[in-house]
Amino acid sequence: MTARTATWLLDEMGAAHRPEVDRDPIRLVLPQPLMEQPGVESLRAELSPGEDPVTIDLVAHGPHLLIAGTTGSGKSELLLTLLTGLAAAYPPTEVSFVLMDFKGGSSFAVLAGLPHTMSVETNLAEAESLRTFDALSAELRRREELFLAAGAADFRAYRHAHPNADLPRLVVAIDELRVLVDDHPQAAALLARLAATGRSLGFHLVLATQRAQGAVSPDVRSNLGTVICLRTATEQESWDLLGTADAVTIAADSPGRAYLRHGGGPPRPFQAGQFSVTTGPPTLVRWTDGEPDADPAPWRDLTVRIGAEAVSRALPVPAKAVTPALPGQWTPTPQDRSELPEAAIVGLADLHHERAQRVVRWLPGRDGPVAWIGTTAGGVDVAARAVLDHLARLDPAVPTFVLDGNGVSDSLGAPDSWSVLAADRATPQDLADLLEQLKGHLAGRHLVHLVVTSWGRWSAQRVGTGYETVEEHLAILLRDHGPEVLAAALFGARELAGGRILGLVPTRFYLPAGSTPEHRMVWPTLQRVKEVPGRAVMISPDHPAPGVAVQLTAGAPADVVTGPSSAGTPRR
Ligand SMILES: Nc1ncnc2c1ncn2[C@@H]1O[C@H](COP(=O)(O)OP(=O)(O)OP(=O)(O)O)[C@@H](O)[C@H]1O
Repeated sequence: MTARTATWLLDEMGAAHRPEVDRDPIRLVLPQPLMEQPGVESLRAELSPGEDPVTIDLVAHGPHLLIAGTTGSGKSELLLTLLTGLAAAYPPTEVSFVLMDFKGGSSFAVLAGLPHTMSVETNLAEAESLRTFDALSAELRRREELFLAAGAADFRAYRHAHPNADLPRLVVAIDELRVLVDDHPQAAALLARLAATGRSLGFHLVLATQRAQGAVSPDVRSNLGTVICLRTATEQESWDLLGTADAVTIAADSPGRAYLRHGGGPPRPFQAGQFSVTTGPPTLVRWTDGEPDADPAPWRDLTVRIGAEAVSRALPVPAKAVTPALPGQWTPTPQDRSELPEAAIVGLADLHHERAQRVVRWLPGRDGPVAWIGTTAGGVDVAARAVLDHLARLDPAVPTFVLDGNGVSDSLGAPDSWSVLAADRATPQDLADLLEQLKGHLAGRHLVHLVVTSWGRWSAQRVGTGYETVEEHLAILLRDHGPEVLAAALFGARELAGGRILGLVPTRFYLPAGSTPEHRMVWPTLQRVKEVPGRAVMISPDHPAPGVAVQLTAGAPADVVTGPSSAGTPRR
């Protein structure tokens, strides 16, 4: 909400009260030089300028901070002021941010450009937020193991012994803790762990909430070093946080007016300053009623300035503890394609436990059979088309057999050497002939490609005059022939997910978008991913259930050679 909207709303409610205002802003130049402070012993940011400035040090007064206040009291601004102040004072190797916005807005997006920002998640959907928490858990374990192996008691000891280590203090900022706690009860345990181990592992939680009661668990509360209480809606909330009723008496038209309390000490009143960019250097100005002359929230200008300084000084940026979420659409780069041209590029895997995203490839002749399970809406046909497209660009001498259940290969211009059967025209005898041919090649120990699309249209079909079905025939072929001779790619929905053949297909991609709960009944228990076309969960011998999220390749341009393996090139 802008100050103008807030004032309008108050006017409408008849509650507006316009105090006398001092229109002279008090300006403070950002820490100069920028980003030169060491962060091992302190993590300090100024919140209010003046002769007796109000600062917060997340090390001395932390390790964690709670910012509470009713709607419009200035929490989000204060969060941005604090984080920008930290970024201006410390280089990214000393402090990094993981920013999560559960408010349904995008307040943190303006900090995305800071070199300190490892991850900024706004409007978090369930899958993404849990993914971020998974990555934080992994980082927590990694730090525990690192310190144990180095014989260091805690973050301080480790950083003193390794002053140049790629290990910043990590500030995890959460805007609207209550939504997180209400919507993701699973996250509570990790929050409690982060809160308890933060001091020793170099994690700092900065939590903002409209109402602390019920949102801040006793575990978290007992580890909070400092509370900043803006205007509260009730006297009880103020008593709860400050031990006094002061915060409920703050005027509704004084956003940024707050009380700071360290531990059990007395609350100290202050007015949070706001950064402002005028023609001069970035400055911090005290809030005055009404719209300031300069841009009231020049976050982008400030982040650009800090970012540009980091680039010009070539400041190192630490490895990301939380890698960015997978894109909603992904196409490989020419470099991805050139790395192993015989392999089809299946997609980009999110290995956030390893702090990496990797290209997933499938190399016919090396990799075992693969299944893609999902509906057209989920992207299964696009995946089939990409594999067929790839095979069409490989050596045409490799015998290729396609049981095309839904015409995916029609527009492909399949090489003449391919044997393609369409489900609506194929007779049992056609099937018998094709399988006979295929078996002949396998008997000669030649590599053969086999692609089946719309598995459900084939699986129960009879072959020749016998009673055996396509599924039974193919299951025997897969059982008796290794990947060096039989490269099989199967695409289907429910029948494939529940088919017996799946026991012979160790690598599978499950595409949840567009699939019904009924479809998923036979799926293994998989991690939840965002349900967008092309988003899949891969399970394989290296990545058993709940699997790994993958964004499948979005179609293959006709002019490049593409190719698939479940191991790949680290990207980040
Ligand atoms: N320190 C400050 N000085 C002046 N104005 C401020 C200050 N902090 C916030 N404001 C103004 O008050 C309004 C509300 O601020 P903010 O969005 O940070 O509130 P909030 O507590 O996060 O509200 P909500 O919980 O409803 O999102 C904004 O328009 C902002 O410009």
